[in-house]
Formats: sequence, C-alpha cells, structure tokens
Amino acid sequence: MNSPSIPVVGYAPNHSHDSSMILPARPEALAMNANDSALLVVDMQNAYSTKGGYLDLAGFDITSTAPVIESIVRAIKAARAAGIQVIFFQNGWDPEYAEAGGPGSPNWHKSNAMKTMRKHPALMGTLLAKGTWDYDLVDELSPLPGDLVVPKPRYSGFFNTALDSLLRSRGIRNLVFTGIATNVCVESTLRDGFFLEYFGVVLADATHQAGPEFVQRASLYNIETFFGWVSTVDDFCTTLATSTQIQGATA
Ligand SMILES: C/C(=C/NC(N)=O)C(=O)O
Repeated sequence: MNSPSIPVVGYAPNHSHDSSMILPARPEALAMNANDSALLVVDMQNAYSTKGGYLDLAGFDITSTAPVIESIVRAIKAARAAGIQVIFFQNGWDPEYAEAGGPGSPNWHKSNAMKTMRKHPALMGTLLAKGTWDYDLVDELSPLPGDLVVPKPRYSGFFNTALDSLLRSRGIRNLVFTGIATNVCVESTLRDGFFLEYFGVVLADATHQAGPEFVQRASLYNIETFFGWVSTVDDFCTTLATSTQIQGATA
C-alpha cells in the first residue's frame, strides 16, 4: 500500500505499507487488516438499551439508543462481510448474584443495578441476571455462527473473562468498539486493552453514554487524547468495503 499523506499509526513496523486498510480516525488514521482486528459489541442488552430495562428503571435516559442500535447493526454487517471477528459481550451475573460479589466487593456497593434492587426488593433477580430478558441482547442484535459471545461480570471485558486469550490466539491487535455505555464498560474495556497493548478505536456514533450528554463528549475526549482513537461507522464501513473491493479486484 502506498504511504498515505495523512498521519497513520499501527502496531506493525512500517504499518502503512503492510496493512490493507487505513481507517480514518482521530487523532491519526489507524492501519489495520481484517485478520488482526475485531469488532467489539459491548453490552447491547435490554438492560442498557430498552425501556423497562435496568438503566431505564435506575433513572438513566435511554430514549436515544435506537439510532445507536441501527449503527451497530451496520458495523456488524460490514465486519462480517470483511471477515473481521465479531465479539459480543453480556454484562451480568448468576441469578443468585454470587458473581456480583457481596458487601466485601466494591461492585456490590457501586453497581446501580444492585442498588436499585436493594431499593426495590420486588426487582431482585430481574436485573442483569443470566437467563432474564434484562440480560438478553436486544432483539436487533443476534450473534451468528462464527461470532464470539463473552459473558463478563465487571465493567471491563478483560477481567474474569477469556477475552485476552481469545484475541491473542487469533493474532488480533486492533479492537473496534461499539456499545453501551461509552463512559463505563466501553471505556473500561478500551482502557484495559490499551494497558495490554491493544490498539482501541471507538466508533463514536455506535455508542451511547450512561448519564448526561456531556459524559459522551468527555469519554470520547479521554479515549482520543489518552487511550486510543475515535472514528465513525461510516468511515468503518467505507474502509472495509473499499478494502474488500480492492482485494476482490486483485484476487
Ligand atoms: C452503569 C453500568 C454500565 N454498564 C455498561 N455496560 O457500560 C452498569 O453496568 O451498572
């Protein structure tokens, strides 16, 4: 690939020559290949996206998540067509909440789901519990054969899961993030990936925050400035489609 005139970063030495895709991003474009990248779909569960789910019941505004779901559907379709590994996460615990930790865990004290159920005991067992509607992925997003589904008991997808092994065993170094919430599980997982030497890029319009709108901007600032890169679903889909066309033409 010719050296682009824009600043490009990537994990491979002399990346701009060795990569089949240059994803427009901020603060630099990201050099990547289909076989060294994964699309992460973080916690697109009824709990975080749907009226009557945990975040809604806890008082968070989830009324603008529908366009985010549509954007994620587009990104997943493009990733699958390009041969990029798709990984779904589901945040939550066993129905008895043993995996949530008791009072000796900070999660017990900080989880807004656990706090909501303690405040409203009739909800106990219904929020973020495996096997419940709240824990299930939204209807619009269904894993297909070849996708990976990673249950996670804490905000970060890298803790108490097999994620790092799943990625390293596949030679994956670039993580493309979508999902909810930008400022909690998306940013937590991207940050931990950064500390583990993964290149993390978030598709801003395929994410939604938990909290007021400024939090979305703050989380994207944090990611762009300190932990990774920021791109869009349109740029992701166009980059993959162009790469696939080039590869098809030269096959
Ligand atoms: C607040 C919260 C966010 N989860 C997420 N998937 O970002 C929670 O799980 O309590």
